[in-house]
Amino acid sequence: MNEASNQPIVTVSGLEKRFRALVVLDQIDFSMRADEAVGIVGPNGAGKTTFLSVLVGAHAPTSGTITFAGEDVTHLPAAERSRRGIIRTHQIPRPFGGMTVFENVFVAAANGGNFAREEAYERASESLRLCGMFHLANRRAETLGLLDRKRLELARALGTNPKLLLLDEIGGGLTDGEANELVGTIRELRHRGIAIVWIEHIVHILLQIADRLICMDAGRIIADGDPETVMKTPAVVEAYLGGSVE
Ligand SMILES: Nc1ncnc2c1ncn2[C@@H]1O[C@H](COP(=O)(O)OP(=O)(O)OP(=O)(O)O)[C@@H](O)[C@H]1O
Repeated sequence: MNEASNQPIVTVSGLEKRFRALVVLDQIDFSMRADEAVGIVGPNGAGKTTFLSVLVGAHAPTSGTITFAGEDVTHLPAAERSRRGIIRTHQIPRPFGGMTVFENVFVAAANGGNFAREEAYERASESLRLCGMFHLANRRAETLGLLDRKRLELARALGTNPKLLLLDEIGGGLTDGEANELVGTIRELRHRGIAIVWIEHIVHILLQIADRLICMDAGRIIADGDPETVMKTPAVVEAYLGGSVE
């Protein structure tokens, strides 16, 4: 491990998010290195998506701090965070309708990544190749099926040249075969040095990538560690797997 990958890419301290009286994130402390792939599991409503939303700046936290690559980004808007390298994919893909696949990724690279025209063009092409979508570059985004929409969601995120990629149920709704294809791409991204945080309900798919797992419940991290140990932790079995430990 080199020195850079030894430093945390992101550190979250005392993070709290309330929607009116509802406490959705409850004093979250979390830190990860650039060379890690962290899976997040937990029951519906645990606060997983909200956690990603606060990390990327879509929601302001009620309190707490977020440090990214050594800088306090807690109060930076989402656009500025994406330029610094924090980007997410959405559970339900949100391509721009009325634009081609290429244009979607180009816009992400130019706006989200702040690349000048030629570089944005290169990045968009490279991202589409990586996601196995280059042959669909001229297709209108709204004509894509679910797997290709998920690939496009990933390609748009990659277009911004992320350092930290947050994936929200990118495997949701796909067959195992389709989800496995995405795993191949995500594995390649890890090799390229992109830190990954991935929320996924399809655990056996997630565990092909995650070398660390956290489980959230009621806005808290109730377990954090190597995936096998976390999945056997009594609190996780009870909260997430809906059972009791034998
Ligand atoms: N914008 C919002 N306004 C009010 N409440 C919200 C908002 N967003 C999320 N919530 C509430 O916060 C809680 C956590 O939601 P969140 O989507 O983060 O959970 P989750 O763990 O991602 O669940 P799932 O696995 O179902 O996606 C839920 O009770 C949800 O209704």
